[in-house]
Amino acid sequence: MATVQQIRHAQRSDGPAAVLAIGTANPASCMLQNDYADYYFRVTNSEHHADLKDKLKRICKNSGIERRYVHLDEELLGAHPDFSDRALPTLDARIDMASAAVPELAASAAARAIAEWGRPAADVTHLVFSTYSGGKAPSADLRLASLLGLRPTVSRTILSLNGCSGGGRALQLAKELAENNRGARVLVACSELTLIGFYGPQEGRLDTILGNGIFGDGAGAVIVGADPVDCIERPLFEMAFATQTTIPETENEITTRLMKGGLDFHVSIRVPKLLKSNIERCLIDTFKSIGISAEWNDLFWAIHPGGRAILDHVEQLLGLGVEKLAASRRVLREYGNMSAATVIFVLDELRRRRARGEEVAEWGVMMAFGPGITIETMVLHAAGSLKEN
Ligand SMILES: CC(C)(COP(=O)(O)OP(=O)(O)OC[C@H]1O[C@@H](n2cnc3c(N)ncnc32)[C@H](O)[C@@H]1OP(=O)(O)O)[C@@H](O)C(=O)NCCC(=O)NCCSC(=O)CC(=O)O
Repeated sequence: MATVQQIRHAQRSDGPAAVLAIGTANPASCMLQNDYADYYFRVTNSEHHADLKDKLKRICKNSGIERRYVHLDEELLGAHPDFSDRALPTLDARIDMASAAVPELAASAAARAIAEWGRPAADVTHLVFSTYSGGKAPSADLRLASLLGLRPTVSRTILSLNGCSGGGRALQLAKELAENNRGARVLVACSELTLIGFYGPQEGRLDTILGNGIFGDGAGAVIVGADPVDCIERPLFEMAFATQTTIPETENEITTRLMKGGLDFHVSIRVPKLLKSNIERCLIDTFKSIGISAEWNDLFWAIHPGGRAILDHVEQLLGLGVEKLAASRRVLREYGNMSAATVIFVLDELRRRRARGEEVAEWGVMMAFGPGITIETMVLHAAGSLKEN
């Protein structure tokens, strides 16, 4: 008869969890940031709010964003003009739309990750799904499992309303699952659609202006597993260590709430400075826990590009060379802030840079920020066998 200790030991993987494949997807409709303020005030019939339009123009101009992709384009909004007025009861219609579109976008990203992984979708044992764009059960994770043909025994977890830290949290959970269930292959999917909280402008609601100026739609998917199968699976990033930190007394700084008119969203103007005051302590504590003293410029960085000011603050605080946040800045420029999905795009960008022969450090850090204020940190090791896809 086996002992509990033996059973437990047999369940553990030998090696660390690793990112084995990455896929991303965006809706087809592209919005150019230079044109966005004119577009937004026109489609929401809000030209009379000239001061707010000027503010959005200022935000767009300095956002570090060139384009974003959206599911709720002009044609779809034309069929739902009530979405522009946050006072109208549109939550049901938004949830119906998101319930179909969120898992479909996730499926596009996941299909790419699975194709790169090289094994059948039926070999996925666990699914961790993060989205802020849902509001019903069964959730987008079940629909995604069905779209991909995952096995009925796949073990599903949905993270709802984790906001921009959801990608970091999902990847940390995937690491724990892979390392504690020998042979597990975890599909992480983050799919975010702004349609759940798209409104026209309103005096006194500057969050709406900021949100419309920086957020975009996208999905990212990652396959995570330990002990890669020879000749089939090739690790991209080994997941060495992960932590979660909450900045004390900041629970009102980033908030979301489902209301009758959609998702109400608040990001205080203090967020970049609060992150600046807390990130280095968090990094020092993380590296101390694993007994490594790191020089920040010797690492690669996958920082959630929540906004241009956040990247500027992190770069300045840590004294990072200008190339260190290039992957985060490129993702911000090409897609905007896609909440939880964004760090997956940054990892994808980093591995592409490395595959192109650009220098990427051996060790690195992924950080994502969200309501709490929560900071998700993961120490990564860039595995040797990178391939171009
Ligand atoms: C938006 C910016 C690109 C604008 O850059 P600028 O160089 O122009 O700087 P700025 O700070 O002077 O801002 C320009 C105008 O925007 C206004 N503004 C800035 N931040 C604001 C906020 N949070 N709420 C309302 N208004 C805001 C300023 O008051 C100013 O108005 P005026 O021009 O009238 O003086 C930058 O401020 C930025 O990157 N901010 C960080 C955004 C952020 O917090 N992202 C995290 C999202 S939450 C997230 O990622 C996690 C999650 O959702 O879970």
